[in-house]
Amino acid sequence: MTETEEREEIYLRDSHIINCSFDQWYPNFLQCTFPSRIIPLTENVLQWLESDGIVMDGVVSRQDEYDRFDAGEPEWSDDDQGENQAQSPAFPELDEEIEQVIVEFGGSVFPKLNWSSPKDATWMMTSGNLKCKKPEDIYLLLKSSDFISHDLYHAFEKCWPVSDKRKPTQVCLVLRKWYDNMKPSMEFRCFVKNQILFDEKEDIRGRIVQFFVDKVMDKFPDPDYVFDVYITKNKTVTLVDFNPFGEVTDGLMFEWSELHLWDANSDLLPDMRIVGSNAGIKPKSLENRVPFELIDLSEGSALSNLVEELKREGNLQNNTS
Ligand SMILES: Nc1ncnc2c1ncn2[C@@H]1O[C@H](COP(=O)(O)OP(=O)(O)OP(=O)(O)O)[C@@H](O)[C@H]1O
Repeated sequence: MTETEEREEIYLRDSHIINCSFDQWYPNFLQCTFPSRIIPLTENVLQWLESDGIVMDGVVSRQDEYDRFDAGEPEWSDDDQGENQAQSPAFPELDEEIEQVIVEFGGSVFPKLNWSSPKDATWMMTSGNLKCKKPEDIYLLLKSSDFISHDLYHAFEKCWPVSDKRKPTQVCLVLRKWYDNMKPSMEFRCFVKNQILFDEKEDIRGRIVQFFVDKVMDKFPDPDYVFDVYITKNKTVTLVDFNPFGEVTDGLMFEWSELHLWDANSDLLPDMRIVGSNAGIKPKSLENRVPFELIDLSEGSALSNLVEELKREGNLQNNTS
C-alpha cells in the first residue's frame, strides 16, 4: 500500500473533526448527556486567550515567568510594555453569562472548548480538578492548558488532505453541570467503525450496545467515531463526549494500528479491555498534567541533575526500600 493509499484508508477529514465539536453534536444528544451551555467566544476573548502569559488579579503566572527566564528574557517588571504583555482578563459580559450558568447548574461547572477540556491544567487549581465556581477559575484553566491551545491552533493538523483550517469557525466555551465523584472505572471509551461498535462485555456490553443503538447510532453524522460514556450508580448510561476515529484520540488500551485494521464487518471482534482499578494505567495525557520539568527525569535533564547534585552533597538518600 502506498503512503497516500494508507492515508486514504485511515483518513481524518475536516468534517470528522467538525462533527466532534461540542456545538455540532450536543443539540442532537441533549437527552442523554450532561446538561450543558455553549457560549460563543468573542474576538477580544480569543485575542486574550491567544496572547502570551497569564495575569489573574494582577499576578503573572509562575510558568510564564519561567518561560521568559528560560528564553533569556529579563525578569518581569511592572513597566514592561512588551507587545505580548499579558493582560488581566476583563470581560464583564462573559463574566455575567458564566456566573448565570454556574448558578443555574447549582454552583459549579466543568469547562471545555469545542473539543477539549483543560484537564492537563488541574495542577493550577487548589482543588486539583476542573470544578469551577467562578469565571476566574475558568480563565485560569483555559490559559494554562496545552489541550486548549491545541483546540485553538492545531485541531485540524492531522487531517488528510492537509487542511487549511487552523481553528474552528466559532470557538465556543462549553460549561457542563459539574458531577462530583465520577468514578474513572465506570467510564468507557467506545470505538465505532462503519456504524459497528467495537467489542464490550456482558452486562456493561449489553447496556452500552443498547445505548448505542437507541441513542447514538443513527444520530451521529459519520460512520467512524469514538464516544465516551459514563455508567451511573443506577446503571444508566450517559454520553460524555465524541472524538474522531484516529490518532488524535487516545486509544487507551488499544493501539490505533489495530483499531484501523479492525474489519468491522468480520465476526472476529477483539476483546473488551477493562482494568478493574486504576493500577497500572497511565493515560497518554498524563505527561501534560504537570510542568514538563517534573516529568523529565531523563539523564542530563535539569531535575535529574539537581537530584544527582543533592545526592553528591548528601542532602538526598538513595531510597532502597
Ligand atoms: N460534567 C462533568 N463533571 C465532572 N467531571 C466530568 C464532567 N464531564 C466530564 N468529566 C470528567 O472529565 C473527563 C474528560 O471529559 P471530556 O471527555 O469531556 O474532556 P476531553 O478533554 O474531551 O477528554 P478526552 O480528550 O479524553 O475525550 C471525563 O472522562 C470525566 O472523567
